[in-house]
Amino acid sequence: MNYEVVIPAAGQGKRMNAGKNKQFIELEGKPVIAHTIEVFEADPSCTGIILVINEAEHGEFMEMIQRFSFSKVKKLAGGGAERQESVYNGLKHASTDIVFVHDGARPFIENPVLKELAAAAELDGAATLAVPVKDTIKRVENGEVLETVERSSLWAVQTPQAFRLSAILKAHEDAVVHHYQGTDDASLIERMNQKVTVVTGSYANLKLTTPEDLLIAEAILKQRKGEAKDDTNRTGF
Ligand SMILES: Nc1ccn([C@@H]2O[C@H](COP(=O)(O)OP(=O)(O)OP(=O)(O)O)[C@@H](O)[C@H]2O)c(=O)n1
Ligand SMILES: C[C@](O)(CO)[C@H](O)COP(=O)(O)O
Repeated sequence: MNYEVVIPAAGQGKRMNAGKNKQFIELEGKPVIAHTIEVFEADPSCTGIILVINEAEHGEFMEMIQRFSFSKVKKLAGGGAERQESVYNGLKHASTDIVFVHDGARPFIENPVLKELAAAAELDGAATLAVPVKDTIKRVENGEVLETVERSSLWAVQTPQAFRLSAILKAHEDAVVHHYQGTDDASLIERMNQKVTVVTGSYANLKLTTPEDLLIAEAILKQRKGEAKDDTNRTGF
């Protein structure tokens, strides 16, 4: 099943506190966003990439695309004030029946799960990667615990999320009309009372958000480089 991917990369990276868009932080000599894009460049089922950027960074993104000879980037769409608006701006340029939305800040996505995700979206209309929560989660207000949430049914949602393009466009339109602001795109489908399937992801598919995440990122890259050299390595991220 072919798909196009919308990659929102127009944030400011405030929590990373790097003084620049975290997409351009280099890991092993390559910008975060380049690590992310190359996964889709290498996937024959991905027929196009729509990068959503801060227009002020157009030159930097173009330079990066040329530096790594990325050939699938079909559009640099303008980002919005919130992630949801950025994604919507990108979706307007998609044309495949199934479309992925993947955070530019998640560079460690790996190919095998992409197929599973596309198949799930084709079957059920929408699918998201997620992993079971490892910590106990509590609802807290003003520094006081209100409740401990039963952990057995809690999952930490990741991207890519995959959708029928017609359905996700309608869901974004409806969210605009009703001034609904979600933190992921699957929630826009859920509020339309449509099914979202969960595909189990990897704990390595982290979103680079705060400085500590860069330390984990370096370790993941080092491990994967070791695996690439020595296939006998049994542990892996
Ligand atoms: N207005 C926005 C906000 C976020 N994003 C993108 O959505 C992804 C996930 O968002 P997040 O990790 O929160 O990135 P930032 O918004 O940059 O981070 P922060 O909230 O710390 O500023 C990132 O790839 C980010 O670039 C976007 O395209 N447009
Ligand atoms: C979409 C997402 O990555 C799923 O976990 C997450 O909600 C993005 O949150 P952010 O605050 O916009 O990074």
